[in-house]
Amino acid sequence: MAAGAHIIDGKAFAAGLRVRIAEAVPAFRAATGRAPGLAVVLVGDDPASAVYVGSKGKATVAAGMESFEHRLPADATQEEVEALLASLNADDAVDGILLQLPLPGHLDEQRAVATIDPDKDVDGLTPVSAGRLALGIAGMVPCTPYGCLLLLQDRLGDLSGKDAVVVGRSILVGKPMAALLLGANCTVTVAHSRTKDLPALVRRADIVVAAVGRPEMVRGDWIKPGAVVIDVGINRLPPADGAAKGRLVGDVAYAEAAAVADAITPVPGGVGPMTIACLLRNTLVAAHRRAGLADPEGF
Ligand SMILES: Nc1nc(=O)c2c([nH]1)NC[C@@H]1CN(c3ccc(C(=O)N[C@@H](CCC(=O)O)C(=O)O)cc3)C=[N+]21
Repeated sequence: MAAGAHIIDGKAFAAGLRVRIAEAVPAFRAATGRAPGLAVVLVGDDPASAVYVGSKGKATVAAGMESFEHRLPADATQEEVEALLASLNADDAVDGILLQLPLPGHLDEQRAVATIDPDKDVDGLTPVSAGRLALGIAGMVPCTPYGCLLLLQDRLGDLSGKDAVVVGRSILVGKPMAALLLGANCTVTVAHSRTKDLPALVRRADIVVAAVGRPEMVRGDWIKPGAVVIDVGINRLPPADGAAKGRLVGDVAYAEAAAVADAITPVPGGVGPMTIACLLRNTLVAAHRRAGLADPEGF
């Protein structure tokens, strides 16, 4: 078992971040006469998505911001989704727009996301946001990778020269994570399903970010002693006999990896809570930029 890896408490870090965000809201209100506003759009009635949307709404209100929730039926058309996004683009009370993914299968996700005003793109998913991130221009950075970067910098300080391996190349996490680590002067390798000898590759890494969505895929003997491991996966295992729900596990075999790593994020209580805190951070930043104010300090 864990020989004593430091357990990175994402829940506590996120709570601290949320307090600092809430403390910055009154100055924004004083300057503009309104609260920062976040609109979340949910298409369909996937229960897990409904839970996330609910917790985002609560966190938004707790930070002193305005929350707008929009639900469309599962059979909504592309035109209906895009018309709603267009109305939110035009609404001055809305600083941030989050289109909950995945969308029902008949809808074109990329085309819908691309209609979001990049200045309100608090998820950092529009082509313009991705381009800005790739070019190193100030823009909106996807919440989950940004949260991972904050946790890494908190543990390691300056990341310059570190060897980082990102396992997974998704639009939501892997690709933007690689761009952020590169921006922080890491030597970055992005591994994926076609990567040759993944265990050997991961063994070279000072920083491992696992974001593949496969329960406990990254094993303890892949981890270099002293590495920092960030587990982005949130996978629910099938229920054990008699249980209603299965256990939540990450993409990393936690106990094995904790026995060799310097530090590791748990699931739950690691990266997940950072995602929501960073969404509020992005909303606060978007609100300042839209109001012509300087970026809030210290985020
Ligand atoms: N456009 C878009 N942006 C997203 O950021 C986005 C999305 N769509 N679709 C769904 C996923 C999922 N997601 C999570 C956020 C927080 C936790 C979280 O806080 N989890 C807790 C609790 C987990 C539990 O108990 O279920 C934890 O890891 O400790 C989980 C999952 C954001 N997503």
